[in-house]
Amino acid sequence: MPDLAIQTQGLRKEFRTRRGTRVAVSDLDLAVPAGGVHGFLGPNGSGKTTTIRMLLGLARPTRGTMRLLGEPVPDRLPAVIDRVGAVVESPKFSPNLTGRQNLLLLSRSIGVPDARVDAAVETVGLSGRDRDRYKAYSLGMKQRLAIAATLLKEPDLLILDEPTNGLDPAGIREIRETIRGLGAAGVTVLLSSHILAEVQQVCTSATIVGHGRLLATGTVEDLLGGSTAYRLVVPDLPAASAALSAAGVPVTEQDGALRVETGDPAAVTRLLAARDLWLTELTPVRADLESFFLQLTEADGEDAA
Ligand SMILES: Nc1ncnc2c1ncn2[C@@H]1O[C@H](COP(=O)(O)OP(=O)(O)OP(=O)(O)O)[C@@H](O)[C@H]1O
Repeated sequence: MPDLAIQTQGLRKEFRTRRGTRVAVSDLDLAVPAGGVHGFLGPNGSGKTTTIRMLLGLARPTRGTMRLLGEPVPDRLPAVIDRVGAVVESPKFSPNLTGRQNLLLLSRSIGVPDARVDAAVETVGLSGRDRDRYKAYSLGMKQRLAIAATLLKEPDLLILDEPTNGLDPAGIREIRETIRGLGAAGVTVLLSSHILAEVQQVCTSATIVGHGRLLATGTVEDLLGGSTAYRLVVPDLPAASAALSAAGVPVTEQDGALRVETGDPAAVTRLLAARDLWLTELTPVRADLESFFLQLTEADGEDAA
C-alpha cells in the first residue's frame, strides 16, 4: 500500500446558492497515513462530509486533486472502490430480515463468500444478536451492522462519516471499540467527527478543519504536545487577568478561575505576587484535544468573521 491512504491537494468545493457562492472546502491538503485510525475533526458545517463525498465520487470538486490508495480519483475510482468501504449515510436494510440475512443478501449481491458474513459480524461485535430482526436493533447495533456491511469487501480503507451521531453513551462505546478493533486489524480508518473526546480516544492521528480549511494535522500526541495550560485561582480574578494580559500571557476566565497558557508557571506566580495578587490554587490542566480544538476553531472563527 502507498504511504498515504488518502491524499488531496488544493481540494476545493464551491456551491452556488441563491445568496451567491458558498465555499464548503477551501484548498484542502489532506494526507491520511496508511494504517491506524485518522480523525477528521471539525465543527458542524466545516466541510467534512463534502470532502468525503468528493473522495467517493459522489460530488465533483471545483478544483484540486485527490488520491485514494495511491490512485487518482475520480478517474481511477473503479480500480480502487472495491478496496474502500464507506458509511456516509444510513444504508437501507430490510427491517423484517435479521442482521445476518441482510448481510447474506449483500454478500451474494457483491459476489463474496458467505463466510465473510461471520467474520464481519464478529468484528463489529454483533455475534449473538445477528439472528435478531433488524427492526429490533438499537441505533448502535444498526450502525455496527452498517460497518459490518462495508467489511464484506475486506476493504483496506474504511471511511466513516460521524458514525456515532445520535447514539447513546453505550452505543458510542460500542462503535469506538469496533473502530479500535478495525485499526488494530490493519484497516486504515478515516473517522469524521465533531467530538473531540472520540478522536482523542480512538485515533492515532488527526486533521482538524474549520470553514473547509485545514487548521492542524499530525499525530494526536503531537497535536496535544503544544498546549500547556494551568488553572489559577486568585481572590481578585479581574485584576490578575488584567495583569497577565498586560504581560502578554494568554488568559481566559472560566468557572471562577483563570485558565492560563504558559510554559513557565513560576514566572506567572512571580508576576502576580509582584502585584500583591496571591494564588490560592495553581493546577496543571491536562492537555486535551478539546481545548486545542476550541482555541483553533475560535481563532478560525475570528479570522473568518
Ligand atoms: N448541496 C449543497 N448546497 C449548498 N451548500 C452545501 C451543500 N452541501 C453542503 N453545503 C454547505 O457546505 C458547508 C460544509 O458542509 P458539510 O456537510 O460538508 O460539513 P460537515 O463538516 O460535514 O458538517 P456536518 O457535521 O454538519 O455534516 C456547509 O456550510 C453546508 O451548508
